[in-house]
Amino acid sequence: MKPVKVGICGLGTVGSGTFNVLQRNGEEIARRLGRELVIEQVGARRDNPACNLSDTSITRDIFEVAKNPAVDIVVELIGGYDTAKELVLTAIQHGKHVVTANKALIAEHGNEIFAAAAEKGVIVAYEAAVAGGIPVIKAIREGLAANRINTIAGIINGTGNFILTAMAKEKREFADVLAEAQALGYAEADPTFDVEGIDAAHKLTILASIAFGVPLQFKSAYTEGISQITPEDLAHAKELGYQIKHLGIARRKPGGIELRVHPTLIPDTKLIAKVDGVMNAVMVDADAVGPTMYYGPGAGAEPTASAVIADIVDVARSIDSVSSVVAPLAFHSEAIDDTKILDIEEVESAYYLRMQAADHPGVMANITRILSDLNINIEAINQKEVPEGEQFADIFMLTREVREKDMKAAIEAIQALADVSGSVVTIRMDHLGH
Ligand SMILES: NC(=O)C1=CN([C@@H]2O[C@H](COP(=O)(O)OP(=O)(O)OC[C@H]3O[C@@H](n4cnc5c(N)ncnc54)[C@H](O)[C@@H]3O)[C@@H](O)[C@H]2O)C=CC1
Ligand SMILES: N[C@@H](CC=O)C(=O)O
Ligand code: NA
Repeated sequence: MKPVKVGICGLGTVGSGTFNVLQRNGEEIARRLGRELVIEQVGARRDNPACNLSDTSITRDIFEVAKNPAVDIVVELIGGYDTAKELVLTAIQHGKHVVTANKALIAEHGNEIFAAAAEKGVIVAYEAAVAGGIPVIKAIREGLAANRINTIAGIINGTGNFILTAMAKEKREFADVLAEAQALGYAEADPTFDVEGIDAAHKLTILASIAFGVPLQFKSAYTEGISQITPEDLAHAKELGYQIKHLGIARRKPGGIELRVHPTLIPDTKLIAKVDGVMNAVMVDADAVGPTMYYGPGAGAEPTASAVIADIVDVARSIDSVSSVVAPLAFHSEAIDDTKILDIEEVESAYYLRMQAADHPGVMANITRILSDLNINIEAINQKEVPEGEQFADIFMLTREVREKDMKAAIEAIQALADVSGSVVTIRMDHLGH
């Protein structure tokens, strides 16, 4: 069989990883595929010293790759929205299959891109876009095809988990750990995407679509980052038997689908609470199989290249019979429905609260009265000893499940008390029950 020809666009962290792994493992990959994979052309702004490009055709114009008649599969690894979208649509218009690691692109423009690909009869594959090297798209889309999926909960940003782990275990400063994650090639071009949960929301949007058969709806995802989490919260959560993880949660509820990314207290005893550093994990609860979990590196050059190349191999395998390929969003395009995404105000969760209150009688009673007036049950309460000379005491609470709306009202009322100083820190809890 004739070789399958690949054009790589972008030679940064993931592009160079993909180039190097394809070169290093070319023979092994060909043994699996039954035909050779050839890097026909690379489109890059500049050469990358991490890659031996001596035998490779290089262009500075990525659109040349997208239009190159010799290229079968265009691999988009430039990142971002506009140029990447134009590149992918150009490749599709030229009858090329596409592999991308770009979750921002798929979450925001995937509906349009998949429709264009279907029209042209080409494949757009994106395994590397979610949870890096973990083959989680394949697992959910194909491995769980028998199931009705109820919940997905995942640590789906490597940079964020790397930061929280180093803050909790090594007591390091946020900014210092973020700089290390950037140097290791984990972070997005704009690291606020990692830290503020936007990257995780892109990935969760994709996971929800393939799990529930709904269109990609990034704008409906609720997003909260980790920049407000302090080492003190991490330590206190631990004392109470919890870890704070930046979770993406997509869950079927009677009124619709919850789609939310936020820091979350989860019980120490859960497997996912032990997922540290750049590792990601996606927990899926489905009706036939029950709970399953997928674990592995969520970022980095070669782990991500592993997923990019798995897609290249999949596409190469199907290149002559595209009609039997799995639907891009797992469900047949005509069967995708419009189940509502719930507004965060309608979501119910338990809470961790931290506040500073004046250390004199009656203050605690006022706080607990506000909570009980709104029907919010307190699960645990703890006041730290007030250091000599200080006026304010740190109070920590865990509540039972409460509607977001009611918790907001309670927090406003507590913050309005003269005896409470500053804002109340609120972190949602999830027992990830099955
Ligand atoms: N770094 C990681 O661990 C992971 C990254 N991704 C995704 O992979 C994609 C690439 O990310 P990285 O490799 O980390 O980024 P990067 O910034 O290291 O690499 C992007 C490369 O594309 C090049 N580029 C951008 N626009 C170009 C243009 N118009 N023409 C030619 N070259 C152009 C840049 O010069 C750069 O070398 C992004 O979509 C990212 O979200 C996905 C999973 C993990
Ligand atoms: N910046 C992302 C890269 C992988 O998707 C992350 O840190 O997870
Ligand atoms: Na993946």
